[in-house]
Amino acid sequence: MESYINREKVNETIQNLLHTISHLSKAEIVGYTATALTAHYIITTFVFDKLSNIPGPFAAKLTRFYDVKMKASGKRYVLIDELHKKYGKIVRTGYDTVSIHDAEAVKQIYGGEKFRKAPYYRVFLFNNTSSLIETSDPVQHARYRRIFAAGFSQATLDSLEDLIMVSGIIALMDKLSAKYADKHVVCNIFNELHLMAFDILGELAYGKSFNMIQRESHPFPTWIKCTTFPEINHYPKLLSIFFPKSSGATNDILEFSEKSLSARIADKANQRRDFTQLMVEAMEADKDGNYLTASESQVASVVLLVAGTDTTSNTMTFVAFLLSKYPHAQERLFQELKEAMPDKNATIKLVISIIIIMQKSLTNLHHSYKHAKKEKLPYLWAVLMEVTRLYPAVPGGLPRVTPKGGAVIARQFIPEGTVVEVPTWSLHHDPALFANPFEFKPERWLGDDAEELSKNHLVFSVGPRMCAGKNLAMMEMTLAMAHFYRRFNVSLADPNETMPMVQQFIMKPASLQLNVYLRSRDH
Ligand code: HEM
Repeated sequence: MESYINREKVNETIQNLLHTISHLSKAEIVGYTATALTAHYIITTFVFDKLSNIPGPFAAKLTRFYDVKMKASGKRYVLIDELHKKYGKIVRTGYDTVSIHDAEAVKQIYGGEKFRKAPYYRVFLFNNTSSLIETSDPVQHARYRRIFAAGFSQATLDSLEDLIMVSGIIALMDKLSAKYADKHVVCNIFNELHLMAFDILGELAYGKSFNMIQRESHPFPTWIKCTTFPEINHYPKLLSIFFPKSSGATNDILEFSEKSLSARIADKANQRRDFTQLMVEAMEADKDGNYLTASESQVASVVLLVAGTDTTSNTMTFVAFLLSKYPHAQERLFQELKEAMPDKNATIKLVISIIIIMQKSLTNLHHSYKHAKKEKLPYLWAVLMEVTRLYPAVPGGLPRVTPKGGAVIARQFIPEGTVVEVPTWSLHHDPALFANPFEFKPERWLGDDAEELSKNHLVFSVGPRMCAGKNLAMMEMTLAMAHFYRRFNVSLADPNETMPMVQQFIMKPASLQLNVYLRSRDH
């Protein structure tokens, strides 16, 4: 077959090119290379720019660093909100990223599997192994979700309630009474709630509590902090060469996970249907079933821990802050709790003595979740809804990629491969969706329109990738806050405290503190 390429001509051209380059000085080579790269950059940025019709700051169009800078500020959710106020509903936030402030877009983007999780989620990649929160593959995601479904169901959580109460909530309440209450000693409640959340997730994902409430420390949180090198998390070898400390921490975590799984495998008599048990069963399943590899199980433990600790403990810190700023709301909550839970202390002593002496089920001896839900404690529920609206623990948009062929979102065509997000914080503070959105007003959730309002309450997201731990989070926060406010009056150590926030993926107090005084309730 005749070739259309004249090989001789091509060879001649290459020879000429090499000849020309060999006669250039180093400075000329650098100059020509820079010019070529600049030309390439200008052509791709301005000539083939698929998002040129989307408004936004000029710098965002020019470089990805615009978004990197917003992230580094720790205030991205506020900056994005300001961009929407300036440019409108749809804003370009980076070279290939767009933020869409539109309540209708939520269902379209997050309601199904069409818009997959963006590469950003590699920050959750651990030891190069996928997990429930990280994967963008729907088949893999469905497998993970099936395995853990039982662990997240309300029925399983009900069966684990005594464990959560004893190892977490009661243990913390007792410590707060003994160490801080009525002593005019400052309590950093942010830290105490963090310890409690760790102990609860320790029980569920590692088979036993870390006992951090009592010990006040454990190497685990430090290991987690050491492993945050997101971009190279998926290259374990590079990690071990350039960041040996991080690599060492990863190994410590994996070893810890492995030991906890082995302990449960050996403990055949254990009947608990916690996450550890589900992982052990999935490791024993064959590859056609709902299986997990050993590595997936080890990573799943740490991912559950990371997803379920700071989110809940930070949210409870926000509750403590707002109810101290609004004492009338704290008082109203107390009255509701007093009526529903007349016995303030006896139940706790009973629970503990029963565990020690009889080792039998504790249900109904403490104030059970069955008695603390929305119907029984509507004001507590309204407080939690309002706190999570005002201060959503995950305030930013959750990045997704537009599917093949692009999509029309909020009446705007967005080309395929664009990273889109709906900013949760902005929607939660939109006066068209919530009247006086910056006001803390739990009562808004007690009106007839509460169900309508909750459609735009996105703290746990929506659709197939919504928070798997929502039931657990609500149960833990409801029980903890019910017992906390039944027992203590809480006031800020500094009445002028403003609690500035910082956002990574999760939002937290920038000082890592919320200092309060605790006074025992008389009755
Ligand atoms: C107030 C507490 C919590 C908040 C505000 C929260 C919020 C969220 C949000 C917004 C997502 C969606 C993430 C995304 O699409 O990028 C998510 C996912 C997830 N959360 Fe939570 N979460 C909380 C507590 C928990 C708890 C206690 C657990 C359990 C250990 C948990 C486990 C997960 C998991 C496994 C996912 C991934 C689900 C999937 O992709 O299928 N979360 N959470």
